[in-house]
Amino acid sequence: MEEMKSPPLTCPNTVTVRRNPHRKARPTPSTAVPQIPTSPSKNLPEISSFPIDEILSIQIPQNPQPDLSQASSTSNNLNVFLRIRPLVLVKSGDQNSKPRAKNVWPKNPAKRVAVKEKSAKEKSSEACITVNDSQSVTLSPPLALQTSKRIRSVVYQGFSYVFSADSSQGKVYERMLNPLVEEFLRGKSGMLAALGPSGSGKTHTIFGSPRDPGMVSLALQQIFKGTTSIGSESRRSFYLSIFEIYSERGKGERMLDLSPDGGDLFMQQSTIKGLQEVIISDAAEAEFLISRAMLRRATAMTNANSQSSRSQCIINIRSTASKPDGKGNVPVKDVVLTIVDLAGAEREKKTGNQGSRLLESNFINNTSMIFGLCLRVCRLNSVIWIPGQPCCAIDNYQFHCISARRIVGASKESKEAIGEAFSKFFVDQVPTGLFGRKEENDTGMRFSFPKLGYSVNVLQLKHCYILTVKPGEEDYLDTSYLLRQASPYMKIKFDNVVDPSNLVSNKRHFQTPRVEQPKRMKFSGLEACSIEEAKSIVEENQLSEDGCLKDIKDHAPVKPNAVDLAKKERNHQITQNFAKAVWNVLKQYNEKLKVAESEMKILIDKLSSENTRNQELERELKELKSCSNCSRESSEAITSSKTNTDFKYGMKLDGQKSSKVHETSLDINSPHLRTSEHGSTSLKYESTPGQDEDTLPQITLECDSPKLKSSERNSTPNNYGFTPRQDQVVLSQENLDVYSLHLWASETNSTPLNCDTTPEHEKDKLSQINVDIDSPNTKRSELNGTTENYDISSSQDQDVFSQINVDVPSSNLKTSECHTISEQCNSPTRVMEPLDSSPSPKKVASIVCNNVLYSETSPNTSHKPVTIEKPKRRLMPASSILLRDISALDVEDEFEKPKGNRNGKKVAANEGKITQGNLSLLRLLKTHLRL
Ligand SMILES: Nc1ncnc2c1ncn2[C@@H]1O[C@H](COP(=O)(O)OP(=O)(O)OP(=O)(O)O)[C@@H](O)[C@H]1O
Repeated sequence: MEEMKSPPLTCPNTVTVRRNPHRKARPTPSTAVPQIPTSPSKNLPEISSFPIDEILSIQIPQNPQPDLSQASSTSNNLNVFLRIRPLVLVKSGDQNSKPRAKNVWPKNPAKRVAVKEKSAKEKSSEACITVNDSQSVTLSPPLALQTSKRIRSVVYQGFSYVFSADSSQGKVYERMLNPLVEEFLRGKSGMLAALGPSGSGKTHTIFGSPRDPGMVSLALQQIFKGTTSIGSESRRSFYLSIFEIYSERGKGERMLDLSPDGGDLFMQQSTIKGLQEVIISDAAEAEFLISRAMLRRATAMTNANSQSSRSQCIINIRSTASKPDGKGNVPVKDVVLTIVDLAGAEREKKTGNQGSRLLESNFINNTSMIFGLCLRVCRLNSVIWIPGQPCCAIDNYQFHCISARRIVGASKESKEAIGEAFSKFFVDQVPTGLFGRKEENDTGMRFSFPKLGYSVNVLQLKHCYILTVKPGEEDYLDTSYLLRQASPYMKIKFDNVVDPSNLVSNKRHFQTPRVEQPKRMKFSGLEACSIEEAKSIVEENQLSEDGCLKDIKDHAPVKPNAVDLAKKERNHQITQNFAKAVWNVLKQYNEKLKVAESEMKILIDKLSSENTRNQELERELKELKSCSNCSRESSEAITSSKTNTDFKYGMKLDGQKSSKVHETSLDINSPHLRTSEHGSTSLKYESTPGQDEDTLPQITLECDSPKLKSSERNSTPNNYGFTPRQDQVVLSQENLDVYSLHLWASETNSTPLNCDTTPEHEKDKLSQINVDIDSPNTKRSELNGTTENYDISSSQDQDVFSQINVDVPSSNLKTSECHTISEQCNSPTRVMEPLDSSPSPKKVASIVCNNVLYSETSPNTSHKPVTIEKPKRRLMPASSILLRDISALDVEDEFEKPKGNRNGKKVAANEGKITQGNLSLLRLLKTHLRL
């Protein structure tokens, strides 16, 4: 019990054998190595190769593994052995029986030997398992499985010992059971269990044959051989019991006592009721009992085994010792040696069982599965249980399952839960509610699982088990399954012994890095499994990469790296495109901005020019205003003189031949003439074309200006109301031969003009003013008019002359204060220069100024309303003009002026002051002055 308190429950090194997932190798049309594109696709970035070499080069520290080679030693309480059955069984009695000759002719001995060797070579080539050494084997799948399911060979090592096919029963006993028997005889319980598929040699190993006895016979011989060696101080007794657990027609689990008088057994709590123990005194007696029990054991012929065991057979050899004292023998301690021959798992395809036999097969398989499950979930120093057996041994603990029937018949979930419970319990060392309660007794500990319906007794016991396998190719799967069940107890190595040609054909050229790896990679434990899984993943990735890269898109969902990179690349492309689009938009906006700036500059220039123009206009406006003020002042001056001058100019241009008369009436209301409130000037030009000139217009100038009224009634005769200047009357021809007449009022137009006319001179005394009209095109004419009528004719040039008649009705003039000046000039002096030196054009301009009224109070003063809306010309009062011209006259100089100056179209400004009208008027004045 002291050992129980300090159990050596160290976490064992576990190895999970995981077969590579079955993958269907895609057929490769050729063994040519596919070329990997050197340049990655534009859409897919370059993917770095998976660092398989680095991963595989990592040295994983292995957990300290128990030296299973020293399993026979007392240091380890659980040993695992492997025994390989011979591939070809030699039927017993063959050596003695003579083969029946098919013919009487003798056989060639050499040929016979060659046939045997060939047969043995073929058989050996078909073996799926080969012994590497005393502790390791290599399990190789058949070629068909290598090709189709890509299963690799696996090396299992760590066995306590591997018995090859030629190993004898004695050797197995010596290596495996003898140490256990030695412990048993020294007072330590132990167990031996044989596991393996059907027909692998379990029964052969445990019971043997009469000629080749098995472990039970050999153990009995040793037990009874050494009984005498036990100390003389105590006396030992051995009891033998044998029973089986079987399934009756697959309906349920039954236990049968195989002793000669034994019957069915029943389970009560943790003990089997009704089991008989037979005391044995020697080995022969024990063997005889066992032989008889075996005759009762349920066996059947299957395709796998002619005498297949159909039940689990358990043999218990119990030893009792007693020490003699003074009163008698005192029991010291019972030890049990348990030997179990399990029913082998079988597959339906191989056994060919049907009906009840098939149900029985299922029962066997379930039992084996649970046993293997317990082995699997329990690691070294862990648990093992045997259904119906009072005790089973795991390291220093012994378990007794009291309800094996329920376990066997439990559902898969319950079995898994039991296995999980065992695992948790023995790994965590802490029972939970699932495990129920924990009890300690004299033999060990007892764990009850009420919910699961069973309990486990833990006893101190040394145990071992042996795995038997068949080496045939057809037995590969059974062998592999068994070895994986026992994997928690050994090291597992993976070996690539697959033919490289197959790799080339199946795994393609990407498997070449693996070839470079060591042929055997020593990984064990869970790390090995993890590495294997990682390698599987890597291999899958490699296989995905192995194909054409054009299939990467198809496999993209399986390759997260590729997907991520593709997404990143796509995002990068989107970002780039977006940036380009934004850049283009910005460039467009920049161009538009430049255009807008240029337009702005143009507008600014225009604005500046407009401002300049506006300033010029303002300046002109100011000038005009100043001129207007000057005119207004002049008008006001006229008005202040209180002289109303109403005159009517009638200019009649009479041509020599005027078939048509174009009359143009122009009413000029010059602001200069009527700037006064009271003044009004009406000018009427009547143009009458000459006889020869059809288009010669008749211009009638009507001036009705009250401002011309003379305020100074005491005007001298020498004072004339206005003096037409040479350039003050401008006739201009515009469209339709419209002549404009500019009458510029002189600054001194306020000169009073007093006219005193007589009736008899109504007609003759009309002052005639010869007006020189150069031409309509010259836009200049001279109008020199006075209050008198001038008849001016040119004697020198008869072709062209101008006559201006200014009619001033004397009746309309006041005679009281006005001096009538009537003078008729018939001067031969040519005053009108022809417009053209050619004699053809004969233009006659006759300007008649009629009814020039100077009288303010005259009731007959004809006032014509000013009809001119826009002042087109600046007209100066005639009186002002006359006075100005008169004041500027220089008689002497005037006469000295050459006549040739008139031929020009333009007259100089200083020459304009000396006109013909002025000259005539000066003559008249001089004449009058002389008078
Ligand atoms: N190591 C061996 N050497 C010679 N023959 C063997 C060996 N192992 C097994 N055999 C023979 O193989 C046959 C089947 O063996 P055995 O009955 O022991 O298999 P088994 O595992 O008990 O099968 P089952 O589980 O069906 O009972 C027997 O005839 C046996 O003699």
